[in-house]
Amino acid sequence: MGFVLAPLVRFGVFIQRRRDLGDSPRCHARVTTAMTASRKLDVSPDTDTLSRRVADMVVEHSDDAIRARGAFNVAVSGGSLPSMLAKYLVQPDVADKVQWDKWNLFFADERCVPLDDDESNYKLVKSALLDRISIPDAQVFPIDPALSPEACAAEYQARMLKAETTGSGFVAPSGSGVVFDLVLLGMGPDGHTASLFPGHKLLEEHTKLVAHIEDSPKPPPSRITLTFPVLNAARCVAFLAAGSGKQEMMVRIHQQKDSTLPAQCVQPENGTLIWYMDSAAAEKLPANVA
Ligand SMILES: O=C1O[C@H](COP(=O)(O)O)[C@@H](O)[C@H](O)[C@H]1O
Repeated sequence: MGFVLAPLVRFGVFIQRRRDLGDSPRCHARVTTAMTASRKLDVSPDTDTLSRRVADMVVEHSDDAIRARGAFNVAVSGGSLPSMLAKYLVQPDVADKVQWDKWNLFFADERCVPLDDDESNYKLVKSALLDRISIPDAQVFPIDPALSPEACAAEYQARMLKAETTGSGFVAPSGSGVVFDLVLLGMGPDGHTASLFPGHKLLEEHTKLVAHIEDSPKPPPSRITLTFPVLNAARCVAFLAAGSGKQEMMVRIHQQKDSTLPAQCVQPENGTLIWYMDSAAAEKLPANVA
């Protein structure tokens, strides 16, 4: 009897699980928690060390890309990331070694506000980084905030696809995708990354490279964001996460297979994934993970 009932009980548990998760949109990446050669966790004792390690990594990726393909195509996020990213990168002993004139800098996501608004990711990146280094203006790609969110996303995608990064392999041979050398992402305490939020229908976006959102649960509501097809095509994606506010989500991201969590859905298909965190963010990760 038990033999007959067992599969039914298991099926019931499965149905219950589905109900618990709801029919929440989820990404289609093959989410994995396994540590592979292409996925690394890099835990620093403090944010200062984290910034130094990130600066070293960025310089290395910039040098490699310029040597191999003549340009460095990078996408950056807002939030807490720009200040952590810039802290050592702008120091003369580091900055003087970087070929900034070979950089093309895009935004992983942006809020649909004027570029001088305090909510603007561009404003954050400009004051932390761009004002202190020398990337030519034409190679920095802010959004056009005068457009509606939908038009803004479409225009940003079109501009990315015809960006003058000739010969750098940025635009995929098919002409329908882009391959970033490096994407720098943050993660919110809810597991969102860029402007891809848990349970949002954008998790299922397969076609657009840049999408708009007008109901962001985190203000401001209107934003544009790179989508998973772009993030997962990158040669390298690096997350920066610091502070105890990220502890719980860090455990979920690195221990569960949950395709409703945007940050876990970032799994570059042919690239590497590195999670830079400070010890506060990593504190609850079990020793076999951290
Ligand atoms: O709203 C956003 O939040 C995320 C995470 O921000 P953080 O302050 O928790 O690091 C950020 O990566 C994204 O660019 C931004 O628009």
